[in-house]
Amino acid sequence: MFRLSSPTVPRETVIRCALVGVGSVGQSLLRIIKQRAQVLREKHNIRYLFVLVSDSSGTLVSHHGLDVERILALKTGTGFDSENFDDFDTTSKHPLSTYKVSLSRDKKANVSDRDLSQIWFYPAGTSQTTAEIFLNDQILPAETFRNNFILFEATPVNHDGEPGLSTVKNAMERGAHIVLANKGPIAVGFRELQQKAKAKRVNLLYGATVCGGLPVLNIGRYDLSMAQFTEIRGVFNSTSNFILCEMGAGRTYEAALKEAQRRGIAETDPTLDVNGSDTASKLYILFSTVISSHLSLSDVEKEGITEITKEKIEEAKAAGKVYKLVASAVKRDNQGGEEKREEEGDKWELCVKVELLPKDDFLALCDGWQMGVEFHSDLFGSMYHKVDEREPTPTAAAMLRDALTICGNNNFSRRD
Ligand SMILES: NC(=O)C1=CN([C@@H]2O[C@H](COP(=O)(O)OP(=O)(O)OC[C@H]3O[C@@H](n4cnc5c(N)ncnc54)[C@H](OP(=O)(O)O)[C@@H]3O)[C@@H](O)[C@H]2O)C=CC1
Ligand SMILES: N[C@@H](CC=O)C(=O)O
Repeated sequence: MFRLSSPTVPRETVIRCALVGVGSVGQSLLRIIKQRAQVLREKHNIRYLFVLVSDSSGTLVSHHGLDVERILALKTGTGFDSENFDDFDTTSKHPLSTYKVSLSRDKKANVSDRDLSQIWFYPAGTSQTTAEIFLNDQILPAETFRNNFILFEATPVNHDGEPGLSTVKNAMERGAHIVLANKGPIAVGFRELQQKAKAKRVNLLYGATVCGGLPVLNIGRYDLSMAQFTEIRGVFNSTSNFILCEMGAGRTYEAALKEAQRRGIAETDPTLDVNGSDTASKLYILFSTVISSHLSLSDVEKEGITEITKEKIEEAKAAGKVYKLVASAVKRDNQGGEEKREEEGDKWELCVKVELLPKDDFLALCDGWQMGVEFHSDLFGSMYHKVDEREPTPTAAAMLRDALTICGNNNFSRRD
């Protein structure tokens, strides 16, 4: 007789994690993790438990896990059961420093003084930095990092890679795996971070740093791993691309930039979008990951879009052409050869410049919020990929994709 085998109930793997930076991307990541909790549990047997969350006001720590919903409510100003608060303004956005206050005043939350005493807040400026907290054994004892720990880093880009660079290095020191949206640390410290990850035997993934949700790095690194590249080209910055397209449609530079900021797509400092820096960082990260890690970010020549006027765009249009901010890595001598990719660095030219392209060119057709990449190689010929990214959700989803890759790589031990 046919018998049904007794169903095996998958045991949940709790993965402790930290989120540093709770802006457009960080909030989106929390939202996805919350919305997809059931899929994460049923399909992947995983539950992410945030024990540390940090914004510009400071760092919040609870070993029992922080309430993701409350963090989102605080950061988005959506409020949390406003009737249950006496005098908390639930319409405005609050820093993480107000987390404990909000919890203690929320009658519905029903938390005891003992629960509250298990939550610590370390204010920025007056206390330890997030990076220092990662090294502090009193705040984050060794068992926090046992059985795997993931740091999600989504703070703004700075020219020196900080504060992300120090946070990432210190977290690795404690054995944390790293998932970055912030390109600063990896663009500034590419080789150092790779070496440290190897020495500490942790995963360092940063797929979200290049074109958000478009898996450019995965395609280059995994899918095309056997290819010898001759050229890589791309439109890697949504904000500047949108501005150029909007100016072509008769709207102003200022209005287009404002729209990119409203959508949470522009950088915290949007100068980085329009002066070519963001594109240069993405090109450098892609090149270092896929071809050679022997160059530096300063080897990328760059210009921005600020010299492109409405008149120039009109003239180009009349000639059947389009201005695009193009990132390109071109091999100087296209002889091919069998050199190891690591030794190839000096044979390449990396640059970001405004190009005048025929209107039916692949990159010319990356319109509005689209970003695209072309890979040209010996084995695969020419390959074209593009994404239409109108909000930070795909970037956050790329962070989750990396986190799941890490969980798969490590075959995380299950525990309740
Ligand atoms: N937006 C996008 O579409 C994409 C963004 N990225 C990258 O992701 C990162 C985050 O971008 P985004 O979310 O848009 O930026 P936001 O400016 O929206 O958010 C930045 C967050 O970092 C916090 N922060 C600032 N300084 C510190 C600090 N010293 N310590 C801890 N937290 C700090 C801010 O705090 P507070 O909330 O208090 O201001 C805020 O929560 C950037 O590096 C960006 O380049 C990558 C791909 C796409
Ligand atoms: N500001 C960037 C998004 C993050 O990488 C862009 O406009 O493309």
